[in-house]
Amino acid sequence: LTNGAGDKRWTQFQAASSSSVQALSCSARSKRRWCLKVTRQLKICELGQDLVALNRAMKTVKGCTSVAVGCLALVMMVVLQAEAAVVKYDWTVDYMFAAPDCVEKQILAVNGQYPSPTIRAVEGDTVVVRVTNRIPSEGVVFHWHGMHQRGTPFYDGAAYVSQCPINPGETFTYSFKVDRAGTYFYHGHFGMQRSGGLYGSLIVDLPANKKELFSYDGEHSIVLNDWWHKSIYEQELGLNSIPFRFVGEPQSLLIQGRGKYNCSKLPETVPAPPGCLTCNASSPKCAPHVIPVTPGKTYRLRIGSVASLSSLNFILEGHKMTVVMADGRYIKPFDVYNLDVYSGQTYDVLFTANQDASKNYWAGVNVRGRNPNTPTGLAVLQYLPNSETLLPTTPPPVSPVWNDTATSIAQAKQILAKVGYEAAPPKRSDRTIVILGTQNNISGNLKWALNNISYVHQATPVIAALKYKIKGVIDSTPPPDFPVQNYNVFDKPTPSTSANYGSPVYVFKKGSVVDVIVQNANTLTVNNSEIHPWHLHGHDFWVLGYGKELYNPAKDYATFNLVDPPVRNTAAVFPYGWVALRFVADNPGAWPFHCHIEPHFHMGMGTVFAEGIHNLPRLPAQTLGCGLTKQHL
Ligand SMILES: O=C1O[C@H]([C@@H](O)CO)C(O)=C1O
Repeated sequence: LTNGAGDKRWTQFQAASSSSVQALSCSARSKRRWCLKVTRQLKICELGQDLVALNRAMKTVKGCTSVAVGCLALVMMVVLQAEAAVVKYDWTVDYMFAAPDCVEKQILAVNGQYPSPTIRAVEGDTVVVRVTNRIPSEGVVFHWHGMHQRGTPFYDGAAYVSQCPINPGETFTYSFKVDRAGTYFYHGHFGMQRSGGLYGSLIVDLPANKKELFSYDGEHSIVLNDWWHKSIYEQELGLNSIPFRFVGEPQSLLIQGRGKYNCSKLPETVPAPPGCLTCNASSPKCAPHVIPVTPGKTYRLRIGSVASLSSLNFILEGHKMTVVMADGRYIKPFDVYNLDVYSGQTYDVLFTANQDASKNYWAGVNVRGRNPNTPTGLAVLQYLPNSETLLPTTPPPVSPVWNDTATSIAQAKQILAKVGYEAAPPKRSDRTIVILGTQNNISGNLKWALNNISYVHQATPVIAALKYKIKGVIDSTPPPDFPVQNYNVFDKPTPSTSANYGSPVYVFKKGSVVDVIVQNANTLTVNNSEIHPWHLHGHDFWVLGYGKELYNPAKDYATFNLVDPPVRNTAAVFPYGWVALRFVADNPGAWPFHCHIEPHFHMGMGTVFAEGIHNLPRLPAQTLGCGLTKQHL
């Protein structure tokens, strides 16, 4: 709320709340206790931008007599008025020098900030983001990850699927409804702009008349990321080159945009990057992100991962975390000491600051699923009033060993919907597609393919090609619903498999129930299969089950969880295995379904789902202009 430039609600709220506190008449002795409490709670609101604190403040006020009830009504009025408001942001995107892990490089930034500014709104609000592209020679788009864009699929922000990239010098206005309270993020969705620095939190609060299912005293929000010193442009070029040059393991892991590169790891022959001069703890540039807590209090920690490559594992040293939400949906709470977070996912966890209050603790993040070559990313859990510079003397937290897949699968299977709060899936589907993801060599280029098609973007956005029936953009033959039969997922495929480039679209009957089984396999490297987090735009899906080998409908279909599967927008498929997803194709638009590992989508690991395109109104002119869309402006 406080971030909303031009948003009058915060000022209104502040005015109303301070007058109500005054009206409580702190001079009346009997009310003094309440007054103090209310004042304190409202302070939290001011500091923490936290509507929940406001809710609690109001509950406290309820205990008062008529004066207080009057005040409560006043605050309520303002808050209710504030519902379904328009929350506006004005952004300028440009390059910037920054040293997130103490080593300076060129990054992409919104309004000179890294990570980009937090968007905060109330369920039902309309968020309006006016983006001006000041990057001298590069288009840009923003994807609002987890937002469904019902009625506004052209503002989903996927380059060449839902819109033309915003050209240098142009201004584009996104406008969409935030339909569900929870923890989300947004990011650039063109090339590797997310990895280049374009991402930030998107937090949707419950309206004042809805109560959160769990209680807590304060909240913090962090986004996790992996970080390279090589520019994203050089990384992209490497991926497209013959011979192939992979991006490799990241140099650092970042928590809320902060990390610390281990300069001492540089080989003697490699000159230290200039930033390494500042690579010591006393440099403010190298200060880790700090999560302040008051001993004894319980916190809601909002965690998201926008990692480019790495699957991550998050630890709050010595603190149990109770996981209560996944991707903005309620789950059956469960306790963990370390939490796997795949790129594209968010979690809300509760923890209590119940450890020895004389110390601070590490928040740590490690790589899972790939043989890591990156030190633990660290932030400081600061027990107030200890100084934030009081670094823990304990070693960085240790996660399960990277290739302990069984532990990851077990944790994924623990995530179940909170019954009664999330709808159960339809009992059966109208259509099943099985998508086999393979690594392939196509004319000497290393690529990923789905049922033998490696996705390439065309210059005309898919949504426009479908809406205006523009020929020559999407593949004229629909992509196959099934891979070749009995594919041996454990075999190293010969480099000359029959994969090819394409721009396929799976078109679904509007309102139909679709099962998607994503099948993993061995890569082109012997005895290697990787984790891929699969993300669907425009919908959440039920995660019906996981398997460890080739999907066999005769045996596996019967094992699907139709009682309490979690509802999510991103789910991991584990090495050699499959993941089964069910969704209702009821949101007119064209929606990418892709691996959230940025280099993998870049290498073709994605496709497009579409439904109900004829239900769409004319596409806004600002989303068009590229490729063959000019005549439809
Ligand atoms: O897409 C990828 O390519 C490399 C490797 O498979 C080939 O170099 C890797 O680890 C990926 O995730």
